[in-house]
Amino acid sequence: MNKTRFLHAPPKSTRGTTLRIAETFVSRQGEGILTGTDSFFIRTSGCNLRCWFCDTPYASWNPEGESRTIDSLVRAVKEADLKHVILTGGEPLLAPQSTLLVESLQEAGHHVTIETAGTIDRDVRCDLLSLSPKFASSAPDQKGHPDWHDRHHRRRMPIEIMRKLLSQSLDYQVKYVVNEPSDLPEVMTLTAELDIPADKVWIMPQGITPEELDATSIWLSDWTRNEGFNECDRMHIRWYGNRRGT
Ligand SMILES: C[S@@+](CC[C@H](N)C(=O)[O-])C[C@H]1O[C@@H](n2cnc3c(N)ncnc32)[C@H](O)[C@@H]1O
Ligand SMILES: Nc1nc2[nH]cc(C(=O)O)c2c(=O)[nH]1
Ligand code: SF4
Ligand SMILES: [Mg+2]
Repeated sequence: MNKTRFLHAPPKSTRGTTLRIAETFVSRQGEGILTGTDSFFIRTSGCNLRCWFCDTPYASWNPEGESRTIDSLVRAVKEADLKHVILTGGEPLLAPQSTLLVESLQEAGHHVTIETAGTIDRDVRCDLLSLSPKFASSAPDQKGHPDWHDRHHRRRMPIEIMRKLLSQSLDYQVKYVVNEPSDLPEVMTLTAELDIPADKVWIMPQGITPEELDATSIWLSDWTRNEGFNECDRMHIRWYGNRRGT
């Protein structure tokens, strides 16, 4: 199917439209099919989930950041002279303005990847939807965070919204964060429910140090290969450590 980039009308005026941004930076994509690609990262602040392992708490648990106009973000990307933009968070689709940001970046000729947990319905057509659905084991501790524990479970798996986001995108990958063997049945069930072909599935270990990633890969790699899925490392952790702005 020959999909055009815009779902409805061409982009509206962006003047004065702002988003809360935790950080922007230039780095190499560390995860998934575009690993190694020089990219401009835009990280929105705020998330509707609270994964216990979140590696960017400054955009979820304790959201930081400043209001930035779409025009200033598009200008910053242009100045960096890079084709690839990664819109991430926090949850980038939480802000309704994210749709206009994606359209404006595409209008300026950029390839836009959206890193999302896929829980929020938006009419957005990105170049690569990088969907990272959250398993039951990702919920925060019930005793320590009873409200977020319940919200996380209620919000984490809206299958119809995920189907819609996937069908709208020009291309996609499904990137599962696996922390423990009990996550694996969920990988299989959800992949079947969403009807995702094996070559679009990336299995990524949970971890923010090379040691954690390696420890999980010991039992995860064989399983991943046997199922015909792609293995996904987190190269930015190996290149730079778990540091902001990388
Ligand atoms: C910080 S999230 C932001 C986008 C969106 N909220 C999401 O979770 O997909 C960016 C990516 O990092 C992954 N991630 C976050 N913390 C992680 C960890 N401790 N280990 C492995 N992956 C992690 C997420 O699953 C997602 O693929
Ligand atoms: N280098 C690098 N690659 C990434 N791929 C996805 C990231 C994200 O936080 O969404 C990320 C990130 O934070 N850094
Ligand atoms: S959904 Fe993404 S940003 Fe939100 S808490 Fe989980 S990993 Fe962090
Ligand atoms: Mg990251």
